[in-house]
Amino acid sequence: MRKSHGGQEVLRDVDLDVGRGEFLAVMGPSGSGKSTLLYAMSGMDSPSAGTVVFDGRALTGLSEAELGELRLHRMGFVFQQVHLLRNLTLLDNVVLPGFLARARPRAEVVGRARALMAGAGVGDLADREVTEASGGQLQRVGISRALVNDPAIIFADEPTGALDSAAAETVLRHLAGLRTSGTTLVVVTHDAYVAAHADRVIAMADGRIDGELSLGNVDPDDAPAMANRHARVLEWRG
Ligand SMILES: Nc1ncnc2c1ncn2[C@@H]1O[C@H](COP(=O)(O)OP(=O)(O)OP(=O)(O)O)[C@@H](O)[C@H]1O
Repeated sequence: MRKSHGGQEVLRDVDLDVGRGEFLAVMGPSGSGKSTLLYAMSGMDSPSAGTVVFDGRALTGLSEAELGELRLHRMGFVFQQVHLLRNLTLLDNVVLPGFLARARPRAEVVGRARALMAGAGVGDLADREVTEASGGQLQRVGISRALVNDPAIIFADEPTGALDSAAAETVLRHLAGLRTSGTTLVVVTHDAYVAAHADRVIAMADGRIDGELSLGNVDPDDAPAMANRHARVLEWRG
């Protein structure tokens, strides 16, 4: 796959398979193409050449409406800034994509939203407003929202970038724990500690995949040691 912006090649010869239930971390310096790769993989932007195949379907062949449906039902998105709606309670924010999808009865969506929030450790904040929760709590609400339609894959761009280290750790453990339910995770991060929780890390440089590490399942308690290892390997390769 390739992607150009205004004549400049931002992704070059990117060839990548992500397995179901895999946690893939994407690292690399600023401007190396990480976000562009995430947008192309999720169909938010189309590649200039090549294809992205998701669930056996080429995204490039789909209309905007079909892509919108696919994103709503099969994909979840988590960003550095959570972008929750301020005039709704936190529970209503989580529920909203479930109502929009119209795939389940409303009571079932609300039940699922409450269960996801409880699982993320923010169940008791259901009736609060956006201004009444911390950044780490809001990010876990955002993850619950991303999961409400039971997506096959979560795309996250610097999900812990705006958090202090304790909040980042809670969010990270929650994200990494999603693998047990078979959810695939693609996480763009600058943080080697985040990457230490992944099954596989790719390092981007100049729009190319410049290095790759396969880690298998890492014991989160070994994360600090793994983070050091990653940092060294990625530095060496980059
Ligand atoms: N819409 C756009 N129009 C023009 N150039 C773009 C556009 N989007 C990205 N770029 C350029 O593509 C390159 C890669 O950008 P991208 O945001 O993917 O990098 P990144 O690795 O995610 O960086 P960061 O870590 O700073 O977010 C950069 O040189 C950027 O300026």
